[in-house]
Amino acid sequence: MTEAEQPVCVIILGMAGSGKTTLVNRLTSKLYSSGPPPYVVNLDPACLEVPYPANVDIRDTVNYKEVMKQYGLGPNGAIVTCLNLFSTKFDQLLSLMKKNQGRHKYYLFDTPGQIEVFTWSASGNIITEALASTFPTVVVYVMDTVRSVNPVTFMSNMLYACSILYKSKLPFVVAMNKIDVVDHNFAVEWMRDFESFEEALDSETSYVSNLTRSMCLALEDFYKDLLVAGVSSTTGDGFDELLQKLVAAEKEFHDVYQIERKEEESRAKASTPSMKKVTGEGEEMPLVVQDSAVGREMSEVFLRQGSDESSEGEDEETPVGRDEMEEESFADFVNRVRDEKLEKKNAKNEPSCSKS
Ligand SMILES: Nc1nc2c(ncn2[C@@H]2O[C@H](COP(=O)(O)OP(=O)(O)OP(=O)(O)O)[C@@H](O)[C@H]2O)c(=O)[nH]1
Repeated sequence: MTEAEQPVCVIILGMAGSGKTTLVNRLTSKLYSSGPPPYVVNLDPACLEVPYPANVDIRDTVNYKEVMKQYGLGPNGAIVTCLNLFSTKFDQLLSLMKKNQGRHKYYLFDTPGQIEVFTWSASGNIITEALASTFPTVVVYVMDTVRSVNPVTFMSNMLYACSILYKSKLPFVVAMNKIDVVDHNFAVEWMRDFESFEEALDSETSYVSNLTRSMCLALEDFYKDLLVAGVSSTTGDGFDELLQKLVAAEKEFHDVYQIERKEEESRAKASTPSMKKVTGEGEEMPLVVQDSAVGREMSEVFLRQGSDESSEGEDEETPVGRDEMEEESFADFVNRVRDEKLEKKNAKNEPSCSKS
């Protein structure tokens, strides 16, 4: 299968209420009308209903309410546990996806409302890694444009986006959503032109505004090549541009990220031979869910009775190794960026952050 024929996984992330589900719905209908239909996976176990036709729905595999009851968990703990349980069967979903490739260009993944549940959990990592090591994978970060008109809130959103980029190490598209209410050009301007952002900050005199100013300079590199599209998931405006940005992100995956990931994987394999078991396609993940096919037909709650699946206790052997590995590669990444900055600075013979 050539690069162009390969399907692309799109993981939709964003703060609660930013419009992830509405965006997946709009993107799904757009793709249905313009080419091969997407393969849609709902990874939010707590949502009441999804407006799009989901090919795979986590709610068919794990029953969120039942998980809360059986494990005595609150809402967030239960979402994490549902994802943990689902991730142990993720190899089955990958097999389904492999079987279906050729029929779909995009595999869309709608994620839970509480963003950190996916981005900072072991199962979120396992799912992301499993996808990225099997298919080209990109992240769409949905930003609520209406709630980002305040420069400090905008900066918080961008810092979060940046942290996800570093954590996932995947090509990244920011979908500035709800442009039917507020045009996103102010945000694009803030990213491109530090002075306009400073002007917007002028009305803020707090300590936070000084910090925000410094942060803006620190994010210069992040903004530089960032793929951005303004969209309205309600009206459908901007989705052609979003699709173009997805194509660019896919290209980035092949040209940059895939190569880096392969190098990183081989470095990690060389230094931690025991990790081979979990960095493959997930065949050797511990089984805590009963055997069954993943898909609409799954309607039971698949839990191993009496076992402790709390978010701290799960996957005892694997996350420790993975975390160490991530820390190591993140440290490498930070060192590399710092060295590059130093080199640049020496070359220019001026401070790297000066922009006045
Ligand atoms: N005006 C406007 N409203 C939108 C847009 N996209 C989403 N919304 C509204 O924003 C609210 C949240 O949308 P959802 O799609 O449920 O957001 P979400 O991020 O999936 O929400 P959680 O998963 O619960 O965090 C809903 O009331 C949507 O109707 C948009 O482009 N324009």
